[in-house]
Amino acid sequence: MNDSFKTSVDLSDEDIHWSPEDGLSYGSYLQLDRILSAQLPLSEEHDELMFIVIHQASELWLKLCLHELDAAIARVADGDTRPAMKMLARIARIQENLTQSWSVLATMTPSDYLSFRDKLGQSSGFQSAQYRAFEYRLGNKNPALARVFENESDASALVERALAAPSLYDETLRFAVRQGMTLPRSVTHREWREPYEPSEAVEAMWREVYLDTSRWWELYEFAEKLVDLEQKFQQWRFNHMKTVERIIGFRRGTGGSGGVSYLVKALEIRLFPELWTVRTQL
Ligand code: HEM
Ligand SMILES: N[C@@H](CC(=O)c1ccccc1NC=O)C(=O)O
Repeated sequence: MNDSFKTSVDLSDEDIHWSPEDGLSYGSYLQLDRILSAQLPLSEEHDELMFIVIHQASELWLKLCLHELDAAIARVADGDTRPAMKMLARIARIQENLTQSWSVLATMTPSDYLSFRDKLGQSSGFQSAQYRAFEYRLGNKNPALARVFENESDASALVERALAAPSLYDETLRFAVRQGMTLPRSVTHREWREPYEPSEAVEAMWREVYLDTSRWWELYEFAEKLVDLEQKFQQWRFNHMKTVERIIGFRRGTGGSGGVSYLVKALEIRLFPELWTVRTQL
């Protein structure tokens, strides 16, 4: 028997004492009274708490993703891609984390979920303002999806701002021009609220980057970060779709869409289209 193993850590009461005069505590700094009192199930069903917690945790992670993405876009606009790459790498790690959380949700069977689904009324992920703002800032501009926030002023402001601003990809293409690439004005000065239209000029620009990486190293590295981000995002979408199919089959969604058919369709969306098509052209 190795008697160097400890069964407890030596700490005196003095060491771990805390009283209000000492100022900030763990719980007050993290506002845990507010966060931990915000789970209010509408049913007596065991699994509803898990359903609420997963969504709340996802919204917290989304909040951080938006914070990182806004800052990353601002850095690219300033021509400073190195800090932006760190932020995008962090977003990609958070996305892995979000994708993993589908496996927790999948422990809920159809019977478990259907036992409280009626209580959810017409509420749905369609109404996630942070998710919509995140998608808009990533470049998936579909203005119609902003309409569900019309009656919520804070959500609407967040989503509208994201819709009206240039996306990560828009700023990347403007950065490429400042690096010496040539792109048409219809790309660098487009109407930001409109869906992005893939262009041959942009694909040719990426081709040049991938064929002469040492000359365009910064753009090359950045392009790969974008591809990483899009792949992670796609994995989140795919796992959402598959988990939804596993739990509700091909029922319609509470938000009014066809359900899985809508989520499958969304898998076709490309955020950085030419970065994918260029691969065939190399
Ligand atoms: C039992 C679990 C879930 C089911 C059955 C489900 C089902 C659906 C369905 C059917 C839609 C399409 C919209 C509709 O008609 O309602 C949708 C959209 C959405 N869900 Fe879920 N979902 C689940 C969990 C989650 C979780 C944990 C999140 C994480 C935040 C989430 C986020 C979203 C988002 C953001 C959308 C909008 C997607 C888009 O417009 O592309 N869902 N969900
Ligand atoms: N759209 C889901 C309901 C749902 O998942 C949901 C309901 C309320 C709050 C968040 C939800 N999650 C994501 O869509 C359904 O059709 O069952």
